[in-house]
Amino acid sequence: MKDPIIQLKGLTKLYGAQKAVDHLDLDIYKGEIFGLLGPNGAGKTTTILMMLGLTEPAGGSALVCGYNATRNPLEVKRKVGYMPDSVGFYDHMSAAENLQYIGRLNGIPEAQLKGRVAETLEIVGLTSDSHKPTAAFSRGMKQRLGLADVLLKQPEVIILDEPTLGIDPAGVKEFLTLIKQLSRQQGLTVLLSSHHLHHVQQVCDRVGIFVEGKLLAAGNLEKLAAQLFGKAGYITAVTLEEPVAKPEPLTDIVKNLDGVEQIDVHEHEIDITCSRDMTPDLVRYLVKEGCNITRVNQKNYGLEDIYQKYFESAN
Ligand SMILES: Nc1ncnc2c1ncn2[C@@H]1O[C@H](COP(=O)(O)OP(=O)(O)OP(=O)(O)O)[C@@H](O)[C@H]1O
Repeated sequence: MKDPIIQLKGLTKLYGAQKAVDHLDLDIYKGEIFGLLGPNGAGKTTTILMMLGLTEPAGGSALVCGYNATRNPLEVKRKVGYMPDSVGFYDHMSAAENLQYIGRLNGIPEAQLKGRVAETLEIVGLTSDSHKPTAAFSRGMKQRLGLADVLLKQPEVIILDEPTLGIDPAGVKEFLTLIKQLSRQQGLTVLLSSHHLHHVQQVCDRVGIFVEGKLLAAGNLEKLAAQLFGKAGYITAVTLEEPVAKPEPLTDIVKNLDGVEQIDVHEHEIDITCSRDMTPDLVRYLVKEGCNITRVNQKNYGLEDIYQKYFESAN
């Protein structure tokens, strides 16, 4: 098993009597895109602030890139780029000037600065806008400039707090594609917080669902679906030319196949719920049994079903 690049153990934060974060245990591995998903007030920002050493936990620890974030916040800051939910720039300065200014604050040597700024602007797709004052930037462009700001110091981990807030759908897609490219091409570890499940779903390798300071579950979508729906996570819907008689030997035999959990017949359609993806096996089997298949549809549980289910059980 790989060593985690971020390791949270029993991490807890109190605001008065309120537990904003409640005994959080979480490992995040190098190169993965991890989504912290949860409604407003779930404790995502507070968790991020503790990982950065910007607020002190009441208990537990946050180990980030080998450093304890509470005891060594400066070392953590060197390794981790953080983009808060609203990024501010000097409006009258151009994108390139803003980045140069930030680069100097981060101690990037003057000889490397201009090259590094140009390179970073290229990565986030702002080269042709680099000389425009940021006052003229759309929210989507500002967000990409925010990402450039974070990437400038060549971090090992980037933490993005609600990065897609207020961006139009095309901008969101562009931004998330960029994140995925960065992670895959440069091995960058990305932690992204959001209450937009569709955004998280598009880009994250694993997701942690937060509610009221607690991590209710973490894993890839398949694992979450399996945890939530018991063993049954996949439905293959097969439509036949002829209506299916019920009960009949065909449905009984399919029901007994290894991995099939349930079978529902509605005239021409058979919905087969399985513990794994059995679509090719089922199609092969039904054809062999002489069925004339007109359509096959795979219905996997999406994050939306999972999210709904967690909130239903949390409330
Ligand atoms: N400085 C603070 N003082 C008191 N309570 C706070 C403070 N910061 C956060 N809280 C409370 O802690 C809880 C968790 O807040 P947090 O901002 O971490 O949630 P979040 O999941 O990031 O939500 P959002 O998306 O709204 O930022 C909330 O109930 C919030 O009101």
